[in-house]
Amino acid sequence: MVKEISLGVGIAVVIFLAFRGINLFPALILVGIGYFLFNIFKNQGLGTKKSFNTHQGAEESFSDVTFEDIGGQETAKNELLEALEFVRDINKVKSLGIRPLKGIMLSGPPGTGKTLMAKAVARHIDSVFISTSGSEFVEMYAGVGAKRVRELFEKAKDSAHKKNKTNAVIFIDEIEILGGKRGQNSSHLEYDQTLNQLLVELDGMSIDDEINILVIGATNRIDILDKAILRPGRFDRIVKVDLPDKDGRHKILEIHTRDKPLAEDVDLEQIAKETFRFSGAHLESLANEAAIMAMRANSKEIKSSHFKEAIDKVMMGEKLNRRPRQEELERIAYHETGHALVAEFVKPGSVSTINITSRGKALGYVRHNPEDDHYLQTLNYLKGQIAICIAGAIAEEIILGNRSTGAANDFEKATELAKKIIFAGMSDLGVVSKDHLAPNKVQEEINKIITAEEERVNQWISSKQDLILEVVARLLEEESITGEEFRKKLQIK
Ligand SMILES: Nc1ncnc2c1ncn2[C@@H]1O[C@H](COP(=O)(O)OP(=O)(O)OP(=O)(O)O)[C@@H](O)[C@H]1O
Ligand SMILES: [Zn+2]
Repeated sequence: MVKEISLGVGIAVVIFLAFRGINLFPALILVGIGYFLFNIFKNQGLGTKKSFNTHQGAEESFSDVTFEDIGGQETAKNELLEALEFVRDINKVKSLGIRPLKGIMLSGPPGTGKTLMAKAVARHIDSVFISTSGSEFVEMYAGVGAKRVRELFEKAKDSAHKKNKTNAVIFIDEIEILGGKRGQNSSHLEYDQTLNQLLVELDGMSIDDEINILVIGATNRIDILDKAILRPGRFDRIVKVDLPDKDGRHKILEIHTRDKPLAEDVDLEQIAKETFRFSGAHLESLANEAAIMAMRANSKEIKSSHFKEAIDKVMMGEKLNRRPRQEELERIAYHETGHALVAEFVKPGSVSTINITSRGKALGYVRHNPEDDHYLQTLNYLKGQIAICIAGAIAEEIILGNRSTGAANDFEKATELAKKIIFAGMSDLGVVSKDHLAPNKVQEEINKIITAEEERVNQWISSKQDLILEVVARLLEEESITGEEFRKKLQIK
C-alpha cells in the first residue's frame, strides 16, 4: 500500500514538472533515489507491517534429549552439569551475590554433539529451547542483524512466559559467523552492530529478571571469535567438546544401536576400535548405514559384515563408478601393500584391511587396527608413522621403477610428522624454537629424518618382494585382503 502511494506521488511529481517545462532528467533521478530509499526502509523493517514478525530463523522446541543420550564426552558433560548448579540453585546464587551464569561456549569439531548438549542442558534446567544459527543474522542491510538479536531474546522470554517456565535456553550454532573479530574491514560494519547487540543483551540480563536466559553458543572456530564475547559475564564458560575416544565411540554406538536388532557376531567394542577419529555424527550414520546394508541383504539382523561395509562407506564416501585402468590399479595395489607391510613391521598386528577399490578421494587404503588412543607420542612412534607414510611411494619405486603423484599426500603427512619431531626437541637439533630456526635449517632436518626412514623402508620392502607380488595378485583379484590373511602370508614368507 505504502509502495503504491509513493509510486503514485512520484509519477504525479514527474508529470507536474513536465508541464512546467522543466527538464525531466533530475526529477527522474529523484524518483529513483526515493524508490531506492523506500526499499531500504522496507527491508529494515521500518516501512511495512511484515517486519514486526518475530525472528523467523529461530526455532522453538521442547527438548527431550537427556545427558544419557550423549555418549562419551564425560569431561564436557561434567563441566556443564557443574555450571548448571548455578542455574538450579538460583536463590543461593542470589543470596551470595554470585554473578549469574549467562553464556556457555561449546567449542569443538563438527558432529561431536554440541547441539545435543545444548538440548540436554535445556531439559536439565526445565527450560524452553530456542535454537538458531549465526548465519541467520547476516543480511545485506544495516541494522537487520541487530534487530534479529533483539527479537531473539524477546522470543525467548515470550515462549517461557507462555509455557510457564522461569528458564529459557537460547542456542546459537556457528556463532563465529556473527561473533567474529570486529572492525577488521569496513564491510564488517553489519556484523559489528549484530555482535554489539548480542553483547548488549547479555550485559542487560540480570539475576532479578523474571525469566532467566542462558545463551549457549557453539563453534568450531573459537580462534576467530571476538575476545569481547568471551569476557566474564558473557560467554565465560568455555566447554571443549572433542572427537570421542574409543570408549566414547563405544558408548555412542550403543546409543545408536539400542533400537536395532544386532546379530550375535557384532562386537561394538571392536567397531569402536576400528572407527578412530569418527565423530558422533559419523557413528550415527554408521549405525544407519549398517542397517541399510542388512536390509539390502534381506537380513533380519544387522551383522558384523554389514558394519564392516558401512565403515568403509562412511570412511570413504560412496564407491566411485569409474574403475581405474588395470595398470593404475596395479600401482595402487603395490602402493597400499607397501604401506601395510611397513605398518606390520612397525607394529605387528596393526593392519585391519588392505583395499584397492577406489572410493571417494583416496584411491586405495590400508585400514589400521588403531591401538588405544594416545595423547603423548614418542620419537619411535613418530618415526614409525613416517616410515608407514613413505612406504607406499617406495614400494612403487622398488617394484615399478618410479613413484607417482598418488604419494603427494603421504609426503605431506611425513613432513608434518618430521616437523613434530623437530619442534618437540626430539631431533638432532635439540630443543629449538619455531621463531628462531631458519626455514632452510628446518628443511634440512626434515630431509635428514625422512632419508633415515627411507633407508629402513627400502630394506624392509626389498626383503619382501615375493610377498608383495603375491598380495598384489590377490588384491587385483579380490580388491581387498584382511589383516589376518596378510599376516599369515607374511609369516610363511
Ligand atoms: N556424543 C554423542 N552421543 C550420541 N550421539 C551423538 C554424539 N555426538 C553426535 N551424535 C550424533 O550426531 C548427530 C549430530 O550431532 P550434533 O548436531 O549435536 O553435533 P554438533 O557438534 O552440533 O555438530 P555441528 O558443529 O556440525 O553443528 C546427533 O544428532 C547425534 O545423532
Ligand atoms: Zn599412500
